[in-house]
Amino acid sequence: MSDQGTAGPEQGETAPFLRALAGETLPTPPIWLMRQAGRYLPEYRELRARAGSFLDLCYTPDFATEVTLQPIRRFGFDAAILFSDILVVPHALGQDVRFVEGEGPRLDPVTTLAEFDRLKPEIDLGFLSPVYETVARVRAALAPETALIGFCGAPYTVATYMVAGRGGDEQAPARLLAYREPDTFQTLIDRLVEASAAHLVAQLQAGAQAVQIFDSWSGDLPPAEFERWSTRPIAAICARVRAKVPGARIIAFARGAGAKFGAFAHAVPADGFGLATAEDRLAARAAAPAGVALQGNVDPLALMAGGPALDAAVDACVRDLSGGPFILNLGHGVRQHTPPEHVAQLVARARRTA
Ligand SMILES: Cc1c2[nH]c(c1CCC(=O)O)Cc1[nH]c(c(CCC(=O)O)c1C)Cc1[nH]c(c(CCC(=O)O)c1C)Cc1[nH]c(c(C)c1CCC(=O)O)C2
Repeated sequence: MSDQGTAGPEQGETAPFLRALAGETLPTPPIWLMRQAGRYLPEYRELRARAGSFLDLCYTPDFATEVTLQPIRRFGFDAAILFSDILVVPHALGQDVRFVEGEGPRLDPVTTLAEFDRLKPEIDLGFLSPVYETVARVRAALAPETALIGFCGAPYTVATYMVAGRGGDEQAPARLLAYREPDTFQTLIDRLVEASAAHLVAQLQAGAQAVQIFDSWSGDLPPAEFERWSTRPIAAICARVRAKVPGARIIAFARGAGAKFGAFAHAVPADGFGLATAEDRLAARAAAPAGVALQGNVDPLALMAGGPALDAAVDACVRDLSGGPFILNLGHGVRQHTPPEHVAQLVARARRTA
């Protein structure tokens, strides 16, 4: 890409996505979308039908590599995201995890210290070796200007699934446990900090060039609980990852942080922060530390709608955020019934030269 940023590239990074994460303000935003691979793509549905279960897809490098690359071929995004799931971490801690067709994830709930102690004390990275193999294969298949993102769920969000055994219900089982037995919940969170950091380090060592930490459910927590169960554990993961991989690029996405975003962005030493759909972009920029990249936040439903509403949503996002380091994304994942042509429209609109 011949675009000149306002600050010189750091560490010789040439991929626009990595330049934005390094703090450059680029004239055209790099683009990737949460859930850019998946059921809205016919080529995914075709492969998924052959692969068997969703987890078989995640743990078979041939399949997972192909699915990761599908949206890159179709849309030419600036970054690929590893095809996997946040729930492979509890799986690799020995918890039973399955995905029920049309319903979502199901786990055997763990709610007591005795049950936690029946899990493995540390994450079994050997169990996840097909995931790291996928990372290496995807990196080898990508052009240098296309970055590869690894990820994990934040401890709080993963804990909500581990404790409830499923999603939904405002994460009430985990929140009740955190109020009734904070020491027990802290033990679980601390284990997830170690396991998640080890999983991110393994992805970075296998070829991922940045990682995103997804905290999908912490936005509902009151400020003090948000600080304890979201901000502090995510900051601890950043420190552990950087101790092993100096200079590791990290994006933190606390979905729905709202008024808590400023404190979060100052306490978490990430390079970039994801903004959810409802966030006020200008307020977020004002609240964030200078020089961090902001990533977001086109409404996934504007993407589903397409047409002039989508163009307007893209234009507003670019207008609000392109004065600083910025990565164009959605405010949450691509919805299942999104027409693929609308994704092509988003990319063309964001890249058009004025
Ligand atoms: C909470 C959460 C999960 N998984 C994830 C989160 C955090 C982000 C968010 O809030 O959406 C993250 C995730 N899940 C998946 C990815 C792959 C990379 C990507 O394209 O973004 C990523 C980054 C694939 C997936 N993860 C899942 C699918 C659908 C699987 C299928 O049936 O083919 C995909 C493509 C399944 C999944 N996985 C999870 C749920 C609740 C579900 C069921 C809901 C659904 O089916 O959409 C847990």
